[in-house]
Amino acid sequence: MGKVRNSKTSLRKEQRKKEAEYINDLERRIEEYDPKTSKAVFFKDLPISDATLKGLKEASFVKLTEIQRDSIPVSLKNRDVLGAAKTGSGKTLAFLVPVLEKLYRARWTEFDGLGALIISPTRELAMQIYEVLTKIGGHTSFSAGLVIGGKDVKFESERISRINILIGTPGRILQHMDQAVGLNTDNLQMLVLDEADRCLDMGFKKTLDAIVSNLPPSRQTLLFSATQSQSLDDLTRLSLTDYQTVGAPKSAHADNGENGLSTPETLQQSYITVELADKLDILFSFIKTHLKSKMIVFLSSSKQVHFVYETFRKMQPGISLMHLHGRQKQTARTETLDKFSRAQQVCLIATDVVARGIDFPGVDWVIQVDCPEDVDTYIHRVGRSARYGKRGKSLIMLTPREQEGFLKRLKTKNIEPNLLTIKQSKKKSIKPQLQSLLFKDPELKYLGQKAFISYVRSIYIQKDKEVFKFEDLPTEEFAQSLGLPGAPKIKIKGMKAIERAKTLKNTSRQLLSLSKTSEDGEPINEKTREVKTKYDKMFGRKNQTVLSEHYLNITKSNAQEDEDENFMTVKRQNHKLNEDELPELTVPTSKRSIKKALSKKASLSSKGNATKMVFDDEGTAHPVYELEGEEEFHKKGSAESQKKEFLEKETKVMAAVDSDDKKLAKEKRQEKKRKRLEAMRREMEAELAEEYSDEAETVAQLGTGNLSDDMEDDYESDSDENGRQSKKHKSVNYKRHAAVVEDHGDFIEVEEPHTLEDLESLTARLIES
Ligand SMILES: Nc1ncnc2c1ncn2[C@@H]1O[C@H](COP(=O)(O)OP(=O)(O)OP(=O)(O)O)[C@@H](O)[C@H]1O
Repeated sequence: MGKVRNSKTSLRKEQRKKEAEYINDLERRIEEYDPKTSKAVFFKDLPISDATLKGLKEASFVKLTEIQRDSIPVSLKNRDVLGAAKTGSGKTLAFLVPVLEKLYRARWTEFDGLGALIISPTRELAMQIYEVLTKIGGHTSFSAGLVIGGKDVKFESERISRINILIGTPGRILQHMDQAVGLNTDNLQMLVLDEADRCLDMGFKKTLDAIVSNLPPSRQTLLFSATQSQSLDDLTRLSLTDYQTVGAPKSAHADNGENGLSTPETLQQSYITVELADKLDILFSFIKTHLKSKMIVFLSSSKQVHFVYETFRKMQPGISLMHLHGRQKQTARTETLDKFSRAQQVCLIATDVVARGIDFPGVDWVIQVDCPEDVDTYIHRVGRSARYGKRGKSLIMLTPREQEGFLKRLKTKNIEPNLLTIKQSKKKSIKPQLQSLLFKDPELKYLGQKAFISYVRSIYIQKDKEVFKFEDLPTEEFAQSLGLPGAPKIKIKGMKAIERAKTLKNTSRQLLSLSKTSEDGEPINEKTREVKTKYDKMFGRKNQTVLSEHYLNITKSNAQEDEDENFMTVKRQNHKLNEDELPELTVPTSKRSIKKALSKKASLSSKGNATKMVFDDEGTAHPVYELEGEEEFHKKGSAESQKKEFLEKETKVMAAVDSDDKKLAKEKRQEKKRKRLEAMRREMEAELAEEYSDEAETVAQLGTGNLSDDMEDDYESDSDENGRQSKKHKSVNYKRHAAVVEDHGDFIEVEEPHTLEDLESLTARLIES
């Protein structure tokens, strides 16, 4: 027995000695490697471990891309790196390979804690990095974890101490650091910022500084992005001292464009000039004429995305539509990402949440309906197409006001898109359809109002005033193009102060009217201020609802609106509202209101002038009552008999309307109930899914960690030469095409995870076991 143990121990010692020699040899090769003279073409030409090479090969990564060839050797030499390369050029592997290698050479184990921290600005990107890591890290022993928010912090905290490579979004990482449980960064070897310029910009500044202040200064730092616009001060914040710039000019201030570095050559870029109010017409026509394409449509806010998605869906352009924005539940976002990645003919309507880093395969078109805030955002958006040498096309819609300024900005980065013109025959207005949709569905109208407001606000807050000219916005036309009866009033924070400022002398009246708010924060229309009736107050109280807006629109009375040919506004001469007039605006349904509507007082107050309007099928407003001549009136009989006849007729009509309304209300109630149940069901499913994905996204073991080819070997309870505690643990072998998950005691064989669901089930198994 003792002999057996002795021979096992000496075998292990022998193994460790071999490992040490192997690592020494790697270190020597790295030192000798000269990136300038060496002509590495394949990953195997680089001084990297067999374990990583094997993982790369299994994931079909054999040949190096330019940024990988240039940056990996520098990172392997423990230098800090600032890497810039075009979108889709393989930056993810350019930092993941050095991460694995660094920990590998340090003989990092599960029990050494956090060795590498990878920060990504979005959850989607973090998930994608995690996925690539699990693909190539299958032959190492490291555990990888994902912390991206939207999950239970406590659950993550319990597992975080086991993680060697942590990938996450800035906010969530800091949250874990603040909690001071589990996440120990004392030993951290490497910090990576993907989409570095975004991580470093103002939005993340405080969070990032707080994270960095918790990290040991001795760590190595890698920064990657397709755009590098941050200042040297920003880099100093990260304690980047002796860093090497790869694939970009030495100075972070320098312009990438000068080096021809901005967008892939395989990307065909174009633009069209289009009025704001025609954008949706053009978009819809474009989609209808590109039904066999895979495209991403970028809009500037989640509300616009929501509105365009919901209305276009109803108009059925003939292609599968999807939408993605940051206000969706994480489970829905993940599901959409997954579905869109797999689909071939599909249109994804999205915000900039997917503008950076996301690697969707085979995107034919990137359409930018709203002008991006800057050229960098443009570069990242169009970079969702033409990835890894593939062909792709992009189209940006520029309004006549934005065109000159934005083309000038693009030119500073050597981007000169071609001007496209739309054939007259292909132009088709969808405005009437949108108007009719919104007229029928108050929820859509509500979405439209929100979309309008968020677009206008987005223009207002843009920094680049040469491109975005708020004062010139054709708000009325834009509102109508969304199918709205008129431009909703907008409250813009801080406008009161601006108003007071002298600089606002020249601000347009339109802007001022947008900015006026009452003490309780509600918008004020100067002309209607003194006629606030109890109905106004009632509807005002429900200001969040569609109803109040609808009410406002049918009672709108300022001169500008009178000029509108809006299909829902009532044209009025008299701008003041009398309380007694109000019943005329609705169809009475109760007996009391019928009586009131037909009362002498009511008829007197109308003064013979018809103010109630009805709408024909085209949505054109007509007066209900038309004045007729006295003679004609008397021909029809006495006033008394006509009144009686009229009353009888109207009562019948009202009764019919009443019954229809009741039926409709009942149907609506039932539908609401059905929706509520459906929502509850979906929420329960989402909760379950989230619990499940919490596990999946918290920790996964990447591989066996064995240096040799024997992938099924596990550690046993022991101490190694460095005195590190090591104990028996489960590990995973990725075996392609293994149809069934099999448990072999100490290791689990699984099919290589291809999708997020695969990953989830794999991790669930790990945690269970
Ligand atoms: N060496 C390689 N061999 C084959 N395919 C590769 C290689 N490197 C990267 N790819 C593929 O190229 C695509 C783009 O890679 P990646 O997402 O890393 O690009 P990126 O430079 O990070 O882009 P972005 O700037 O948009 O974030 C991915 O589909 C990836 O799988």
